[in-house]
Amino acid sequence: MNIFDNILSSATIFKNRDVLRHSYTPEKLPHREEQINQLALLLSPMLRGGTPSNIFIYGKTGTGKTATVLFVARQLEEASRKAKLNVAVHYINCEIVDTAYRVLASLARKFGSNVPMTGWPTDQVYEEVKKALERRGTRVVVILDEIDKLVKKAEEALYGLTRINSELENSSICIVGISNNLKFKEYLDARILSSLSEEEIVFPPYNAEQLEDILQQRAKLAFEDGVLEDGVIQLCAAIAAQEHGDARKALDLLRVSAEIAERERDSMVRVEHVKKAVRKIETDYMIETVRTLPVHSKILLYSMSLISENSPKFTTGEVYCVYKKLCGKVGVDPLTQRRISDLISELDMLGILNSVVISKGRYGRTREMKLEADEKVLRKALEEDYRLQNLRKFEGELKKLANLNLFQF
Ligand SMILES: Nc1ncnc2c1ncn2[C@@H]1O[C@H](COP(=O)(O)OP(=O)(O)OP(=O)(O)O)[C@@H](O)[C@H]1O
Repeated sequence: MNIFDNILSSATIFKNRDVLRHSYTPEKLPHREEQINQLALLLSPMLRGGTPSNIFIYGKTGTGKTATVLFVARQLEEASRKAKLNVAVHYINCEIVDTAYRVLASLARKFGSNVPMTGWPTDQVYEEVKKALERRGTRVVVILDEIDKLVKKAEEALYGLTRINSELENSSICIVGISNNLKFKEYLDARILSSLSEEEIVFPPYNAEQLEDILQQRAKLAFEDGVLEDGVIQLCAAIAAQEHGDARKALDLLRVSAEIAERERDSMVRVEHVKKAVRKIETDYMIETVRTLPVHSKILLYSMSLISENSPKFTTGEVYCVYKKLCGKVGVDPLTQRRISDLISELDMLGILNSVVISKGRYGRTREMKLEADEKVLRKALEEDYRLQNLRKFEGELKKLANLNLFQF
């Protein structure tokens, strides 16, 4: 018997798991009718031979900005094809295409110009874009997703692009900028802001009921009938609504819950799987964050993980003693207690630990903290750093010292 036979013959809860992935673009977008209509209205001059204003779209993460813009863009392409108009849409994710040069080059290449992805002066590429558009007489909507990632590096070129229409006769460009960085508008040059956001559309966060509808619609496509226990969708929606109404979070939670159910060979996705999924997502997020920390923060967390096995709450002074000892084992010079205090505040902000300042009467004030992560999982993530692997050898010795409160090394 083939080893896959057993796996394939077991009941599956998914009808189509791809529907829950980030790459899937839904056909329907409940609770975004208003934004869809607004955007369609603003872009409609394209279908009448005119040039729409540039549009700026903003809203928190997971509020459906990208999905909505791509949905309207597809409809626009379809309508212009039917009407035999020369209208095109070009989507650029500025997290990936993150310089002025690359944005312009990708535009020029889309319209048949053979510009290399590096090497030319930016002005020359800009001229190529104009030439290519004029040659074809195309009117194009350029979607710049995560535009805040670009602006810091490419203010001037972006400004040029927003004003390009005055230099075009046969063709035109309409820019649709998307951002989830609400502070972005504050640091944007006023000149660029006004030409970029001639029109604005705001995407508010979803509430729990709206998220429920979004999940219901997706669940119908993703799962076999009757495999979701009552309350599963409601719980996923309620949790995501608490975390600023993020539809991506809600969908992730539902997908991970179902994957856990599947791994446990359960024929149904249950509320208890959602609870496990919450913990798994939090742990995965914590591990990702920990991986990117500087080495001193990692040593600090390692110290905390040793202490907290026996004593869940501890003070800066206690952690500092263990931290110094660990620095010796790792072979790095310890930072001052003041710097360590700053690092603790950063870790607090990242949600890896929770700290409160408590008064010790005439002994002044001290900070008491507690890890928000499971210490063993945390230690495992920290030991991925080759510099900290050495600490495993001393784990027994260090744990004993840490837990016996023998901090006078
Ligand atoms: N109204 C909706 N109906 C169905 N699915 C939705 C809806 N809104 C968002 N989604 C889904 O939620 C996920 C996140 O949406 P999207 O990428 O559009 O968010 P965003 O606002 O662009 O987020 P970010 O700012 O983080 O890029 C996608 O999988 C999308 O399909």
